[in-house]
Amino acid sequence: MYCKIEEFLQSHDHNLTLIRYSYSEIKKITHGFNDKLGEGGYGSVYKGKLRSGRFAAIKNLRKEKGNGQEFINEVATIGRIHHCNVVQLIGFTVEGSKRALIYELMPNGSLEKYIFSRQGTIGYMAPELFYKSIGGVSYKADVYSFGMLLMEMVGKRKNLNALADHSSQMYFHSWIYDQVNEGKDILEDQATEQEKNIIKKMTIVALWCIQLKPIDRPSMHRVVQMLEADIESLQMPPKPFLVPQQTSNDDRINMANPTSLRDPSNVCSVDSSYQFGR
Ligand SMILES: Nc1ncnc2c1ncn2[C@@H]1O[C@H](COP(=O)(O)OP(=O)(O)OP(=O)(O)O)[C@@H](O)[C@H]1O
Repeated sequence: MYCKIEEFLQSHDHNLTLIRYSYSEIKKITHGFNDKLGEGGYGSVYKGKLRSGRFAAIKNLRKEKGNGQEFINEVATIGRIHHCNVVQLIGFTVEGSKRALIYELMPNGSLEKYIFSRQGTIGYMAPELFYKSIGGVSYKADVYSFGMLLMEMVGKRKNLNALADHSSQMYFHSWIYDQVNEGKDILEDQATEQEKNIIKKMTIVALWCIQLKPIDRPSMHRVVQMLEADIESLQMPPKPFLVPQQTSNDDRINMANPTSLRDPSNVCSVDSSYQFGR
């Protein structure tokens, strides 16, 4: 695996502007991993200070986790993106089984902290990753995830007028669709018109993004256009057919109910060729 990572790094050396740190440097930068920021699916994240004085977040990848592919995916995707809205990957460490990724520090932590989600990312996974009958896996799976994230942001609005005792994701999406479709307010009265419009716009865009069939979801380019457009110019999507997540495969199939999903041959595992699109 070490060889596979080294091979990847060498073949991409020309288009990666990342700094390679030794593991002992990482230990110094993090003062012996003593300031933990959080824990993700691939390991713990620690605060550190680089020699330049810049603060960083160091993700110490768990040894037993994955086969190195997650490291390669992260470097190949985030490592190439330089955008103010995407956390910057500064560098990495690879020394045998010791692997770490060094990001710019987000001093306010993650969005998750603000929307109190307890679900890290399975809840955002597009249904075609589970059911091949829905459609091929493409960048539209990321559009779906983005839609779910928008929905989470809308759903965790403190002054949202949703019924507290029906807080399941499925119920919420159906409820919010009906509210918007019937021209009813989603937010309580004390919200300003501007706040109401922003939430309504995010909701309509999210409902487009979480359409069951990838082909019915907009491109990210279109998503940005919709978010920037006047609310009046946005059309309501068809009511999304929602596939429940966070449950066993059987529950998903029963609740979703289309005959094609009942056929076990239609249930697929995540396509490994999709991993770069994470
Ligand atoms: N660049 C960063 N700046 C500040 N805190 C961070 C940074 N990256 C991660 N964290 C903290 O570490 C936690 C874990 O992050 P990590 O990216 O490992 O996992 P995740 O995004 O929650 O899930 P996944 O493992 O599925 O990607 C975050 O919730 C956040 O609190």
